[in-house]
Amino acid sequence: MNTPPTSATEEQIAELVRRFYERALQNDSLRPVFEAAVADWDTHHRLVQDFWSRTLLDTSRYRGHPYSIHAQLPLRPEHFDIWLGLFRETAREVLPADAADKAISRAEHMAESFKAGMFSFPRYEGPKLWKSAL
Ligand code: HEM
Repeated sequence: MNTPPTSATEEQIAELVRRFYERALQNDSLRPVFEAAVADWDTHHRLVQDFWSRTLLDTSRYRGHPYSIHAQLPLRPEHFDIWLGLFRETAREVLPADAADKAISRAEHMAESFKAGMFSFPRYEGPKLWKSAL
């Protein structure tokens, strides 16, 4: 009996990205953030595909810094919960089980660190705030 393949293929990763965005753009909380930020969808899909290929297949096409990109978006903590819900669902559908586990735990870990960095402290609003408290 053949054991099922445990690592993802580039085709499966492309499908993961395609289906994930199909869902994300139907979601009323996520859609406006994506629509305001993404001008070129082909480029965006390719970047995200390269990112997951680096995570799952150890390739080196993705060289970006996702935290600094997300820290500049108008996100709230619940965006991450919705994003993760859609991602888990899509990863389980499209990827072999081991690869889905790996992708999901990487996404969960990133969401935790993004949230810790973005929402733990009140936003710094410039010197006016503390000067007025003097
Ligand atoms: C932890 C979960 C997430 C992961 C792993 C992730 C992954 C990524 C990656 C790899 C990129 C490409 C960054 C680059 O240009 O180098 C990206 C961009 C982007 N992500 Fe996320 N993302 C996450 C959560 C979210 C959430 C919750 C939103 C809310 C809608 C979001 C919206 C966006 C947008 C709008 C861009 C494009 C930004 C731009 O090109 O200006 N992401 N994401």
